[in-house]
Amino acid sequence: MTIKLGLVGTGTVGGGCLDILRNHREDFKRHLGVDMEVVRVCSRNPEQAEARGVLHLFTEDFNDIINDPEIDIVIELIGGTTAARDVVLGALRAGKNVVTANKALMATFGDEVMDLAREKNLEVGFEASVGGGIPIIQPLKHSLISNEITSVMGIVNGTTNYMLTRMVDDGLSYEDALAEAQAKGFAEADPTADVDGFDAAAKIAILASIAFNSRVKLNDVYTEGIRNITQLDMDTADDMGYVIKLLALAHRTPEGIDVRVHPTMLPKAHQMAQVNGVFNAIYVTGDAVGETMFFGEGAGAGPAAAAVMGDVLEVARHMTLGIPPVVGCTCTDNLPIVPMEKLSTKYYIRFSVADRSGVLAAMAGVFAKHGVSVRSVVQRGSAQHETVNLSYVTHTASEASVRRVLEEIGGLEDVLRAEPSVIRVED
Ligand SMILES: NC(=O)C1=CN([C@@H]2O[C@H](COP(=O)(O)OP(=O)(O)OC[C@H]3O[C@@H](n4cnc5c(N)ncnc54)[C@H](O)[C@@H]3O)[C@@H](O)[C@H]2O)C=CC1
Ligand SMILES: N[C@@H](CC=O)C(=O)O
Ligand code: NA
Repeated sequence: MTIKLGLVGTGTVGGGCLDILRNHREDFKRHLGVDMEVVRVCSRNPEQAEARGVLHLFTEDFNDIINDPEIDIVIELIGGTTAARDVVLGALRAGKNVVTANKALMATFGDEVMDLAREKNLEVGFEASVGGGIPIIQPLKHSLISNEITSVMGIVNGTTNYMLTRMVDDGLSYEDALAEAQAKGFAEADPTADVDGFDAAAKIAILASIAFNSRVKLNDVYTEGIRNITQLDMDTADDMGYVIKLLALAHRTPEGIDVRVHPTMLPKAHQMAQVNGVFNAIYVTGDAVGETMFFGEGAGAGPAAAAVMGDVLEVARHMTLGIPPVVGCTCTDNLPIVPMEKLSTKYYIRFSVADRSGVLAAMAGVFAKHGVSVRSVVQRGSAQHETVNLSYVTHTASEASVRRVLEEIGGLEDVLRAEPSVIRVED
């Protein structure tokens, strides 16, 4: 029995999948007893299909794949939530199993996709949607299933981690670092999804849904990206013994799910602080297992395609053996999302202020008034420009109090010279 595949998307990840199948088809037959063949490919780029040697299988209309009765598994690798949703839902309606790498789709329409799959008794694999080549969705749905998961925390965007690493280690500008990440195939078609944190938000929404058995959607995730991180903040962080990482966090709390993505200062000795370049890492804590960490390349053709083809093989193996879907949607509960204002953590706040007497005292008064206790203050600046940068690190404080501090200092007459920079701190 040969399992017939329809590939929608022949870009970075689609190309990686074709390479894997070309290199290992015979191995799969030998090791797993599974034979697979791509019988149709679709994209907007015939030149891309030609370069990958599959022009003879090419169509520009994904309906040719959905409606092809010969195709068993549809692989969706186009991204976005419009055409991709039509491809995935259309394939399921046509009775085909689906494998996708699309986090935006799964974090927005995951419930619709999984409900339809259940109704049709079909499988949807989406391992590549989080952490690229790192196995994380399958472990959460299988190996860690006996645990109550209490938190999931990670660096889950390869593009921004690559950028931050190149900016800190090699002094690259933000623009040059982004251009490199794009050239390496790490970034989304629209890289604002990476730099503004939405890619990481989609990923933590998917992980939180599985970990806590409760649907978390992209819109539920408080999201800040790395666009406002300045070289000055990186240098100050370095002086203070920290590095800045874009962290995705999800905690089970008595009040519900605390889920967020934002730049975070981590002590240099923290394990996550050592995760550099395109590497991702995901910490999962369970009540029985304790702490586990998953590490690997989070983006790029090879890692992403390895995860996609792992799912394809698993589905193909089930089909070959006549095994029906075992694990579908696991969102049985309906936990509330904890609003960001309820968060309590430590904060780095940098104010660019007028360099004159009385300013420091006035600011100290505002911190004290709102009960935000300061752990350290570092001053950097040049008298020449009559501006000084005051970088505070607080003790644990509530998000609501810190916002009141920011508002009140913003209202002090002729003090602020620029928007303050706020970065949460994890120790
Ligand atoms: N690049 C990476 O490192 C990773 C990407 N992903 C996900 O994999 C998916 C694909 O990403 P890439 O391969 O990087 O994108 P890409 O931009 O390199 O390729 C996209 C492909 O989809 C085709 N396409 C776009 N719209 C189409 C439409 N309406 N009909 C037919 N074809 C269409 C394009 O012609 C192109 O062949 C996305 O969901 C992305 O988030 C997941 C993990 C890692
Ligand atoms: N753009 C994403 C690709 C993988 O999911 C990233 O940079 O992590
Ligand atoms: Na993965």
